[in-house]
Formats: sequence, C-alpha cells, structure tokens
Amino acid sequence: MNNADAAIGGAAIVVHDLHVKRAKTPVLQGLSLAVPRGLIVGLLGPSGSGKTTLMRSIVGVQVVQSGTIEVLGLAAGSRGLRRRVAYYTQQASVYDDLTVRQNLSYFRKVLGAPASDIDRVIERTDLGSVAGRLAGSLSGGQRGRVSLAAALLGDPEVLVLDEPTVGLDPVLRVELWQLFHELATEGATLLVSSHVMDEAKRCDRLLLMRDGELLADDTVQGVLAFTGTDDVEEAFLRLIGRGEPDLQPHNGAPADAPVHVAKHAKADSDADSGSEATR
Ligand SMILES: Nc1ncnc2c1ncn2[C@@H]1O[C@H](COP(=O)(O)OP(=O)(O)OP(=O)(O)O)[C@@H](O)[C@H]1O
Repeated sequence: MNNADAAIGGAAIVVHDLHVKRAKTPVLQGLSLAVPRGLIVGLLGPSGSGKTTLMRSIVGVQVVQSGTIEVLGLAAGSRGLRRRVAYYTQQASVYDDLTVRQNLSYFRKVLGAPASDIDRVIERTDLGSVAGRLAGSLSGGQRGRVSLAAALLGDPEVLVLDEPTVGLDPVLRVELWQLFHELATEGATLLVSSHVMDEAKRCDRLLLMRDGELLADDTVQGVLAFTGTDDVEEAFLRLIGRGEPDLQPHNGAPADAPVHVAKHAKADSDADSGSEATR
C-alpha cells in the first residue's frame, strides 16, 4: 500500500497518476502520493530525480501532461490557494536594489498580507540586524532567508521549500530546521526537498525519489526498519537495489513493517549494501 491511499483523508497534498514531461522528455511517469497535514515531509533523491518538477507541479507553475494534484482540497495552482501556499525556489528571488524590509513590504502588498507581517517574518527568520540593508549586499545565506521570510508572509498553510538549507553553515541549518518544526507544530504542512540524506532524520515522513519514481513513502523509522539499516543514505541505496518482485523486509525487519514502497520501485540487481518565494 502506498500512503497515497492511507493518508488522503488528512492530506494537504494529493497527487494522483501525475505525468510530466520537460523539453519533451518524460520526467514524472504516473506518480501518486499524499502529504499529510501538519507534518514535515522530506522529498529526497539525487540531482535530476524530479524533485523540483514535482514541487513546481504542486504549486501550479509546471505544465503537466496528465494526472491530478489537489492542494488543501483545491486543484493545484487555483486562485484560492494563492495566499495559502508558499513556494521557496532554489534561486533566491529578491530585489537587490531594495532593502530587506522594502523587499518584504513589496511582497506583502502583492499578497495582500497585513502590514504587521513584515516585523513578524523578520523576527522569525532572524533578519532584524540586516533589515535596513540592501539585499544586494547580503550573503547568499542571508538572501535565502529573505526569500524564506517572503514565503512566510500571510501565514501560508502549505510551504513547498526547494532545498532551503543548501549552502548554509551547520548552525544556520539547525536553526532553519527548528523553524520548520515550529511551523509544523503551529499546523503548517511542509514539503522540503534536499539531496542531503542526513537531513532526512529531521522529517516526519520521507518521499524517496529516483529517476522520477517514488522508491519509498513512509516515516523515517519505517524506511530504516524496512531496509534494515540506521542510515538513510544506506536505506536509499538498498531501496535502489530492491526490485518489486522481492519486496521483503530486510535483515529481520518485521514482515508487516509499515514501509510503502512505490509500485514502480526499480527492479535493478539485488544489492545488499550498498536546495524566491513565489505565491
Ligand atoms: N527547464 C528544463 N528544461 C528541460 N529539462 C529540464 C528542465 N529542468 C529540469 N529538466 C530535467 O528534468 C529532470 C528532473 O529535473 P529536476 O530539476 O526536477 O530534478 P531535481 O531532483 O530537482 O534535481 P536537483 O536536485 O539537481 O535540483 C532532469 O532530467 C532535468 O534535466
């Protein structure tokens, strides 16, 4: 069973049989999944596995060939989702010739969010000390945080964050994950992509992708138990080597281990081991 079946009732995002081509090349071929509300779901996979394409589809900026995507019960990209869904893209989207505060003021007006939101998001993203500086004079990490602050304007219910921690030092990375957990505790749903496997343990659930297909869709513990390892990177490697005809628990994991390996898991050889805010 895929958790697309299990979690649809409480899901913030439901993707069904999604087919997407980019430059005429199929990237996603029949992807189905569900992201439960109020959780942090990690979207992990190697470069080029289709994470950004999936995220673009979910926020409604990607042309899709077929399939359905519902976000908060509405079709992806619907007008009614504009303030409810935030998208943080890999490239920070800030105006270099505006200060941090001016950038946020501009995005707030576009969104129609309350004026008080500016101070709130500056504080949340710890940008107070640079709020008066031109965005063009900030470091890459600081610019990324301005994008994140913009994404938090209007208190979105769903945050789609494409590699938000890329290029950050370990301290900032930990702080950002703390913020993500606070947001989830307050009820937001976060879909966070990364190709850094050690970030997986900070998520409530994982979607492991490879070549546009879902290898696993489960809790971190479920993925680890199923693959018989305590390392997510190793689990990923084991899943790559695990073909559909042989989806048996690994190394003594219980037979009913709650791992939901996608139907289209790669049937390779049986290997035993093995980072703009647009709204
Ligand atoms: N603008 C584009 N035009 C054509 N093909 C594209 C475009 N963007 C991505 N692709 C292709 O689509 C596939 C999936 O790319 P995508 O960016 O979704 O992967 P990703 O998992 O997000 O990678 P990364 O971790 O490097 O960001 C890749 O084969 C990529 O070459």
